[in-house]
Amino acid sequence: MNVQRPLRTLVGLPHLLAGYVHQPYVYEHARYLLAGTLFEAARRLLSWVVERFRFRYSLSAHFAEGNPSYEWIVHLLTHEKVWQQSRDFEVTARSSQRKWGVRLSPDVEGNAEYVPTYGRPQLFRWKGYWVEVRRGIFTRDLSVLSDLVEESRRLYTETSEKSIIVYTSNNHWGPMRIWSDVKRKTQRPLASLVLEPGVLDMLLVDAREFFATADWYRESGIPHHRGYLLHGPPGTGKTSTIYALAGELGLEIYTLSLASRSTDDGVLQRAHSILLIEDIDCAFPVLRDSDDHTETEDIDSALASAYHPARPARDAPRSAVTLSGLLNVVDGVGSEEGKLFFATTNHIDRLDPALLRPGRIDVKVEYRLASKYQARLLFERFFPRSRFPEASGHADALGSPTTAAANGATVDLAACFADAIPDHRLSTAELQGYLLSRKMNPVDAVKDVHEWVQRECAEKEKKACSEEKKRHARAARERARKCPLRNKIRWHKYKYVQRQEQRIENGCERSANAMEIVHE
Ligand SMILES: Nc1ncnc2c1ncn2[C@@H]1O[C@H](COP(=O)(O)OP(=O)(O)OP(=O)(O)O)[C@@H](O)[C@H]1O
Repeated sequence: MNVQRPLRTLVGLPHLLAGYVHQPYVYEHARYLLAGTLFEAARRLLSWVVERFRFRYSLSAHFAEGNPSYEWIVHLLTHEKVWQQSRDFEVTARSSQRKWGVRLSPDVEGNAEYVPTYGRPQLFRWKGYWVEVRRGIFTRDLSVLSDLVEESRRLYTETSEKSIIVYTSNNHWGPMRIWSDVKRKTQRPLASLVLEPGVLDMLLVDAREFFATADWYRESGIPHHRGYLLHGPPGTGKTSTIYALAGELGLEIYTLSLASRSTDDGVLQRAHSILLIEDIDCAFPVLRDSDDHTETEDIDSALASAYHPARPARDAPRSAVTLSGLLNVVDGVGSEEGKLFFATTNHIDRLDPALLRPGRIDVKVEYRLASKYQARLLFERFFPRSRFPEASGHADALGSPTTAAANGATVDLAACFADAIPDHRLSTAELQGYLLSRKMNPVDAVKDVHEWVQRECAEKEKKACSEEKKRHARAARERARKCPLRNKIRWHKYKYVQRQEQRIENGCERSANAMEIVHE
């Protein structure tokens, strides 16, 4: 092995290096290297000092989207015109969705909403302090942060005074966005509701008393929440009552749909003000009837499940909310103090008795289909004398004999209208729909009402008849469930009856007979 060559290289290395060192460009490179190192060290030192300064002399607070405080702070930013520094906007069509949009051009009203995203850090001055959105407030004083939040909340409440804010749970986006759907609704005056006398006053007095006696609740060791259940047929004003109460009491509404699969027990624990659960019977599919299926579907489903037991039943739960989760919200550890809980249902009989016990549901109010009294009030609301002074001149010509005879006096249009409405047969929403179609002509509204009532009642009869058939179908299904040994002959019998029924027009009675054959 030849070792002489590497040795020679080693011996010559110092000479070689000395030769390079004396080259001018090597000095040049070394200088740049040194300057770069010093620059980087200075940069790191500065950022360290700035971070220390920030850490010591600034506060940072996180406002999570989906939480009401996020709404307050964004409103403050809009109010302080911080958006003017913004370079990123989200543009959407104008809607009732609550967004803190701004007008980019003072002359153009437009139908679009420009919402600053505040994606980049923005600096603004607030009450003598520098506030940097996305970073913090430059002060050591913690009270400034609470002042800022309080001020934002006050401004927000002031702005919202004439409207009701409705938060809807929407957890498609993860837990931080639970109440991200915020809507602003015009406040509904209490006077616009037509309810039986005393109902509204009772609810209002009860809710006011509840808030006024918070100390008493605490001292007595009674949880400070109150539950109301408004139950009755659709379109009788249950939801409208809650919205009008919220406006009157200045409360926000947090509404949950139990029918939504995205609602689960975790969502329920995050409510304040009024927690509203509409159609609460949706939470308990076990007790639910399947009214929403047609009769044919019911029979098919009954037989299908009888013949194919592996097929999932129609009563499979639609909601992820369990009864225990719901009870926990209403009065358990998950419930929040100082909260009104409102629930509505069209089927009180389907509710679990555990939910209805006092302490969970303290006040139950039954809403019925419209009475003559309500019909009259509604008519007067639609056609106030101040707007239609000439209308009362027609009243005598149209006057109902019963009212005229009873009063022995001049009848008015509202009385004629009320007289034509049968007690508790039509919903207030239906009456409202009818009056809306004649909203400029009270005389026509009275003239046509008899015919309309007859038509509506006939339709209801028909519907009731079909409900009856459904009940038979449900009974058939129950029997099919209880007796799994149904054979094909029985299946064909059902199919035969179905075909017969299709052929029969207006065949309520005959259909019922046919069903009887099936159910023998
Ligand atoms: N008692 C009422 N007074 C005034 N308006 C009413 C009344 N009942 C119904 N309406 C009108 O009918 C419509 C539906 O009312 P609302 O949603 O309050 O009924 P609901 O009982 O909650 O119905 P559902 O059970 O289907 O939810 C609304 O436009 C409302 O203005």
